[in-house]
Amino acid sequence: MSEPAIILDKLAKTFGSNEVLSDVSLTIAPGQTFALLGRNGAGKTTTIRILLGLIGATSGTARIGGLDPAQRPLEVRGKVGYLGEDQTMYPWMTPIELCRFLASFYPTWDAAWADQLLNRFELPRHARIGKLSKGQTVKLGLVAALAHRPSIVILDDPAMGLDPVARKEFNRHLVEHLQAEGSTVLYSSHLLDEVEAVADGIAILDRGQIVRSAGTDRLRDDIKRIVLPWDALAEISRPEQLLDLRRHEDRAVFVVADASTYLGQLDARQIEYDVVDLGLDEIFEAYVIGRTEGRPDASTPAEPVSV
Ligand SMILES: Nc1ncnc2c1ncn2[C@@H]1O[C@H](COP(=O)(O)OP(=O)(O)OP(=O)(O)O)[C@@H](O)[C@H]1O
Repeated sequence: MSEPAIILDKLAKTFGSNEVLSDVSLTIAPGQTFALLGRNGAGKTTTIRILLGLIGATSGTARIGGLDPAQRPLEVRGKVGYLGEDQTMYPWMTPIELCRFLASFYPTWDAAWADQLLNRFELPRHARIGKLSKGQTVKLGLVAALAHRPSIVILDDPAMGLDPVARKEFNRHLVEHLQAEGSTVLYSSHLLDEVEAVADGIAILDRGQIVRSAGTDRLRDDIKRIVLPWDALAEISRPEQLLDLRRHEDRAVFVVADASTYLGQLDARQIEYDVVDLGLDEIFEAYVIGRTEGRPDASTPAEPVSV
């Protein structure tokens, strides 16, 4: 079996007294499109910077494309296509000049593919980069990240700064193209509906810790919203993997991460319920802002009655 494209093993990172990442472990198989999700400040960019060898981890290890980025950062950057949050490029150059310049650094630079990408993004080839709009600069960053045909591509919020049409173009065509080529794609994004359309796997990072990582289909199967009569709570045990619990009038509305087990328990006790499939945005919210402290709107104590 081939080595995973990316491995993070018990990664921790502290800036001063601020523990930004703790015990982050993750494995991404070659050819996977993997999304790293998290709120602002969750640690996504820090994780990516460690993977690229731009900063070192405080403890734990990372491997990307078979390399340790802490030991061989330059080789990693030659092998990996990277688009960061902030595009700083040479403002006096034109896109064509930038491509020629980058081609001299990358033995694998594919000029025809660079040309196709410039066309696809409708980038003005001979305008000064400093005069490009924010969206055009992001698109040019993508050209620079992809034209050397890296086997691993890391995109930090790539769709930020793109208009809705360009975002769809990015997701549908570009990610699908990378998938078809067998590239491994790791990207962080806030645009969950767009992530959902293309990601095979997802890790949710919350305050520096991975609270869940799984295949997208697996997440959808495992995590469900369940609605049942509030009074039925007294008859059943609390779900082991309860992510959110709210009361809506006389109904209890749960989000659980072990739906099949829990539904089995409800069936066994002949409790009537409704099950609702969740979108990735709702799953993400349940993990990072879910309330599980018992019965938020009830005057009764929080502890459910065990059976
Ligand atoms: N060089 C640094 N020195 C000190 N603190 C840092 C440094 N880089 C990041 N941090 C802190 O680490 C935390 C995580 O930042 P990071 O940029 O990794 O988050 P993020 O998930 O990428 O957020 P966003 O979605 O806003 O880009 C933040 O609290 C940030 O202030």
